[in-house]
Amino acid sequence: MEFSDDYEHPSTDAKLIYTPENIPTKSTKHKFEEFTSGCKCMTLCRVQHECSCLRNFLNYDYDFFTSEDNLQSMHENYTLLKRDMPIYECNQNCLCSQYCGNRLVQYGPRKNLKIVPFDNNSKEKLKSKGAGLFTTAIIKKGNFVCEYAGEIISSQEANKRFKTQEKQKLMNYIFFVNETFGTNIIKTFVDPSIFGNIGRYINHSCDPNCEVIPVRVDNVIPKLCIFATKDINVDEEITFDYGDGQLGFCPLDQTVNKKKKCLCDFVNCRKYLPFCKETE
Ligand SMILES: C[S@@+](CC[C@H](N)C(=O)[O-])C[C@H]1O[C@@H](n2cnc3c(N)ncnc32)[C@H](O)[C@@H]1O
Repeated sequence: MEFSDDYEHPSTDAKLIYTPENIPTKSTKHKFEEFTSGCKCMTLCRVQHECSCLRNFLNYDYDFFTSEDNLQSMHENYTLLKRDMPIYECNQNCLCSQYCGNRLVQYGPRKNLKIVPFDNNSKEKLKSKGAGLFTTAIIKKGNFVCEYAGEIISSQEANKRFKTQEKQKLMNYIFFVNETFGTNIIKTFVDPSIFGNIGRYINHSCDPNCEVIPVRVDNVIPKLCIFATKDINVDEEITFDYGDGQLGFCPLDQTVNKKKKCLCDFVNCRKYLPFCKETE
């Protein structure tokens, strides 16, 4: 089974270049280190203490196995159960089957996602949160939606790009995630402003239906993966909380003095979009 992503940017956004997965820039090329080892499981990786990939993240599990050779069915049946350790999927160096329960995000985004522009012809356009991502089919709690993919940039580059965006009053797409492993903190900056995938259209909500989870497949750079935290209905907007404190996932957004109003419409909306000042 191969990675597949049939999405593209709206034709009105001629400047954008679709990249289905993260890509390096000059300053981060050296960080794209591929894994050279894998597990030795002969068919399916079910037992944590026997599989070296599963062993890496003790307390976490995808919900295992579907016998059907069909990507949509995998998206329906593979569910993220818990996560409190880093997630490593099985990779091309593993001996296990391509249907092993520890493979999901490596096959690409789910089908039935659609980009919807907000208030396109409305006088309210200036107040709008821009385009959003919706689903045309039910998504069950725990299901994988898509990756938030773009250019992986350094913190210096992130700050530089953010300042330029701010000057030009552009929307912000640069996010960073802080992962803490013991005393180590790994910061990953992703910018899908120009090179990005369908994940770049997901708006913030103070009452989100998805969350972001870093998953590593064949590379030390994590994929920032969007998973449903509740059942999502047909024609519902897909959202996550831009300021997930636990993960340190945060947009490099407006400064304290230039807070951006949140338009999520939730009764207990926090009123402003989350932001992170410190990036070094
Ligand atoms: C990652 S982009 C999301 C997609 C974007 N709406 C678009 O049209 O491409 C993040 C930007 O969308 C806007 N945005 C997202 N959620 C919002 C919300 N709840 N309220 C207001 N603006 C929002 C902000 O301008 C933010 O900088």
